[in-house]
Amino acid sequence: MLVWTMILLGQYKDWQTRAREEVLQVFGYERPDIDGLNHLKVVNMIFNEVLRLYPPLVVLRRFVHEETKLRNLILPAGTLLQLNTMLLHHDQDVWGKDVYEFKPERFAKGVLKATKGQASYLPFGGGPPMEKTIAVCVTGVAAAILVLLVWRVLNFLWLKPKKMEKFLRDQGLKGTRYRFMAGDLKELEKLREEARSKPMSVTDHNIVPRVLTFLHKSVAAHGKLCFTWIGVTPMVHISDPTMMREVLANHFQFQKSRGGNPLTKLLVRGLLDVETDQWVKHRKIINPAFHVEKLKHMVPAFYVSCSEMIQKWEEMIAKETSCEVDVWSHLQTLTADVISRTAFGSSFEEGRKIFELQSELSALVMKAATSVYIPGSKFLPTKSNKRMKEIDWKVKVMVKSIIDKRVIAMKAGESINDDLLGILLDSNYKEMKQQGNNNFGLSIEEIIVECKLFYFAGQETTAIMLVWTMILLGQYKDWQTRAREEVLHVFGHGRPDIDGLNHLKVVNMIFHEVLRLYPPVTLLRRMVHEKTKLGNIILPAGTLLQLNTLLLHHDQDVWGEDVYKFKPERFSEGVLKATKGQPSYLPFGGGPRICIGQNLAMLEAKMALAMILQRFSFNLSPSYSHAPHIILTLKAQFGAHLILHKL
Ligand code: HEM
Repeated sequence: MLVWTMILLGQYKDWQTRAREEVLQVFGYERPDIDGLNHLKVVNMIFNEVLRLYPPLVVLRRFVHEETKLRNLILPAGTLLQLNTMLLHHDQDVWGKDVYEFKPERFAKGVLKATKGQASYLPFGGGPPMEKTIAVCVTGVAAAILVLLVWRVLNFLWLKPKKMEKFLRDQGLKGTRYRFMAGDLKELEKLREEARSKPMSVTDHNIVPRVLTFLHKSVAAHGKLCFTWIGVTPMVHISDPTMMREVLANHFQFQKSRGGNPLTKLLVRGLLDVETDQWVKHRKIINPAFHVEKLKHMVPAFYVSCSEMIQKWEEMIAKETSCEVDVWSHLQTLTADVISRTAFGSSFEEGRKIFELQSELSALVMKAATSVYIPGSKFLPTKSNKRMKEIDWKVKVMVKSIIDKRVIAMKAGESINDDLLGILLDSNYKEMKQQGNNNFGLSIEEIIVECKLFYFAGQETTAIMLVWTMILLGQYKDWQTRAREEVLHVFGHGRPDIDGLNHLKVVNMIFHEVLRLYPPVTLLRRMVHEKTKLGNIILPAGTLLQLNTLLLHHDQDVWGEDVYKFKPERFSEGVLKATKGQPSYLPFGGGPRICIGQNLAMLEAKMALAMILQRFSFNLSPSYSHAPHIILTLKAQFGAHLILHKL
């Protein structure tokens, strides 16, 4: 009944309008109550007409058990009678020539008048009065459900967004006009597609217009502090360092954004996703695994993984003095390998398999996440859904088997391994012991989730940082030479060690400048769950905040006129001097939820670059096409084609 009503009202907009007018007149925007519902005349007429044209039950059946007289007919025992409600409702002789027209007005004076007292309208059957009562109740409940449903949908899709828009505008905030249901998503997608079709000049680092075209346009039109729409949700853009600091510092108030495709939960869980007290607990237990002291035990693993990559490059060059390589896939393998070794130590072969499965899962989830999500569709037994669940389960089993072996070894008194998992298990055990309660620690399930997260959060981001570094050094050969001179000065052709890596000043400056111009994570999102004050503005509950790291890193007012130039020297006296003490450099986020793996990533990247510089010089290949683009992180759309020369 409801579905036909919505279909018909979707077609007969005049009746939809009349019904809405009545509803708004009776309830305004308040919650409908029973008294009001019982007085909805137009809505009632509409339902009656819907039930006439599209009665949910089209026939009624009765059985004759013994010979029975019906008017002039004698029906033998065993006859089945079919009362054709639908035929009756569509009978021209009964309803007139306009029988097939949708005309709720025929019920303007009630059912009795419309049927001229005949029993020609039987959507709820007929007979003893009891059934009539039920029928009346059912219509009432259906009316209530429909009105509530319509009101909720209307509120969700239109009234609430418009109310929020007004609230923001009244405070002087500018932004795009709310567009029904999709907000700015359609335009955003259109502009993104257009931008993706045009590569940039290699020397051009003003990438915002290409990678964040819609945001760039919005900021130009409405200012740096403005709002746009992700569907029905207003998104306030923040690019001011002080405001960003305020948001990042208050992680209880400004929480990670939720919603979207629930399948992303298969990838983003654990520390990156938990909130409030849960986050405090997780972070406290995981922190020791990333402690600077512990990192030195991971340096040998970095070395082995880098050596493998370099060996491959050397084999590729063997016959020539140089060769062209798209280094992107190699760097991805490198960083995956590093996580496998640093997370699982001796079990890194299993770790590798886990990574392969995780990256297949990641591709499937990304595909699902970028298409429109239909609620409940994750339960459908599609090929992709089945594979995602299968991988999720397989990875869980594999990580659990590694953990089980470790736990047994720990209980047998064996020394803990210095890999992330070993330190994590140890830290978890200490926490439980200290609190005297197993509930204070992480469960095995939670530890599995954290191990999986290391791949998601740490692999691609570090590979991206390295790929942009190689692209930029392939272009700025003077900086490549300076970096190599420093590396050779510190290590010669020997094996890089942690002390030396921590003293590479030029390499450090280069990484900072790469992360400024091409931060792998270009934006951070937070959600406001209740009315919240930020600076001078009050944000209504349900507002999304987007902290635009890339915009901040490319802000002329902050970095000066040479903002788009690759100038590592701006970091020669450290980040604090370069930013003049402002929180205007946030490649790893900020506040308490700052990236837990930043030291690991920096050390790993330094090892990789030092070893590359010791053995090769490189420049951009003519086939390199400069096309940064964002798919979650800031990638090189067509890869990173470089010419490697053996030194
Ligand atoms: C260049 C490499 C990396 C970059 C640019 C990067 C960037 C970031 C950023 C911007 C955040 C903050 C997200 C937010 O506030 O919403 C973050 C958080 C995080 N990162 Fe990284 N990351 C990198 C490497 C790593 C590595 C190697 C790991 C682990 C192996 C890692 C694990 C995490 C985790 C677990 C969080 C969540 C921290 C929390 O919420 O407490 N990251 N990262």
